[in-house]
Amino acid sequence: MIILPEAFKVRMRELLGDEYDRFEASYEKERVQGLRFNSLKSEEGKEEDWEQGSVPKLAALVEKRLGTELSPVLWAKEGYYYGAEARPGKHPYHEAGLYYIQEPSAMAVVELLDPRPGERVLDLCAAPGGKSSHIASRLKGQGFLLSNEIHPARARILSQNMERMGVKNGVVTNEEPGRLAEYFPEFFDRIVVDAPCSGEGMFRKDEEARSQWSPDHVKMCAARQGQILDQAARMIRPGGRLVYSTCTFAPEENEQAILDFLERHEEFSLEDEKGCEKFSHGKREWAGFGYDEKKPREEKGDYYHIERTFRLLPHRLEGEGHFIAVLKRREDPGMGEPRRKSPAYLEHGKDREVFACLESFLKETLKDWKVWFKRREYVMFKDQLYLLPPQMPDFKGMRVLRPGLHLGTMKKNRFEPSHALALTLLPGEAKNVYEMASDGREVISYLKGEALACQPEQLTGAEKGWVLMCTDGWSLGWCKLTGGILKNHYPKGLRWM
Ligand SMILES: C[S@@+](CC[C@H](N)C(=O)[O-])C[C@H]1O[C@@H](n2cnc3c(N)ncnc32)[C@H](O)[C@@H]1O
Repeated sequence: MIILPEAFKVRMRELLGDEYDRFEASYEKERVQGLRFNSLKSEEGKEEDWEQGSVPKLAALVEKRLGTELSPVLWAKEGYYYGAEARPGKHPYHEAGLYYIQEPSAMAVVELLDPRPGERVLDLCAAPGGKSSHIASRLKGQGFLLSNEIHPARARILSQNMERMGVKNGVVTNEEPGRLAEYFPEFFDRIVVDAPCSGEGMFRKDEEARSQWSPDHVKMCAARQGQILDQAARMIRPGGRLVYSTCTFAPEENEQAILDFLERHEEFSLEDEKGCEKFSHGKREWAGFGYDEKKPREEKGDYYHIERTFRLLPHRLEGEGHFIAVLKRREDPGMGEPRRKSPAYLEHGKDREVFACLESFLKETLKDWKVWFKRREYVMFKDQLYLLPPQMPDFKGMRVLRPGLHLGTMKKNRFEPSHALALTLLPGEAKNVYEMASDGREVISYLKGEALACQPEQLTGAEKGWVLMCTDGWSLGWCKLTGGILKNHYPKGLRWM
């Protein structure tokens, strides 16, 4: 049984009135589980109608493989509920980045952000990467995604998840929002602030959120959210969209945080979005209604249309508690696009050895190798080679974990491809491919890091060199083939025990 903090219950009863009993009763139900398919793992993902075409087909396949029933999440095109008996995190499809396990309510955030291919998007509080991977899937490899996380260890997990999901045009940083704003003034078309919060919406599944909770913690979170939002406001371009979300019920962190922000930033207003019919609306009378203070600011709430914010309530839909506000910065000339310095790209004339190794690797491994080779945004960090999204400005001094797609390591006179590169490739893009059934033993051996005896009927391409290892048509990593043996290059840190 879940024991909710007493002060929380009293406040929720005050807020919800007649609905409170239904709200409390919802905690007696099992939590729902969700996963979201990744369009980057499909040829058709590059087309607009991916959501209508492939997702149900994929869902039917994954249902069979996981032995569970999947049912669609109403408010997220790629989202599905799965049964409590299933273990999607322990399936080879998970390692192939075919889906991301995500709480269903959390999927609403990027749905409302609505990023489009080619745009510049920032996920300011991004770890472990639920919203970022959703954004990447919508950008379809075009445009620029910056995923930032302030805590170093969490930033590393974020980076790993972005690799697993096969993101080509993503950058991962480990910065304070204020420092990031120095580099990216008025830069982004869309920003998501999925703010650190008191986590009341996660009480069902998160014991730590319940034990750490207190009215003072709510106050501290609200102050920090205001500071983060102010930095986000510096980075959005005029006319851009800023989505703020929390997984808490406290009005101080929700309606009130937005009302305070709108009072500080006249250039923003709340968008009049329809949302899903299962969503509730924020309440203007809750702006000002806190644990310590009860000074409802209804008039102001009215003025700023606080009712345009959304609340996802666990007794009204199949998901946990969430709050989402969709803000727009007014169109105005702003500062105009400043001239930005480019990063120090490698040069064909100067960095001959690197390009020679890269060329020989690309020719041997990828069908469309010239498209890769033609790109100019190559950067080296020590012996590591990266391909940057063209929109990435000079990042000298910034704490960057991943300045773009990690291509691999320069060894003496040769190039060794990275795991990240394998996960961005579809089998049709590689010259040498080895297919393994997702329900067979071989794929498990591969994920454990073992060498494999090459079965010729499963191999397409040359009998020597780098081979893209796939399961049911999705890439998992690399092997190097010589003398009929596939030498395993699945990263040590990711290997199955
Ligand atoms: C709700 S979580 C983000 C979840 C993530 N968006 C996802 O969908 O996977 C909030 C994140 O904000 C980070 N954070 C904490 N303090 C912060 C600060 N002062 N500025 C920016 N981010 C902060 C936390 O470390 C945490 O990873």
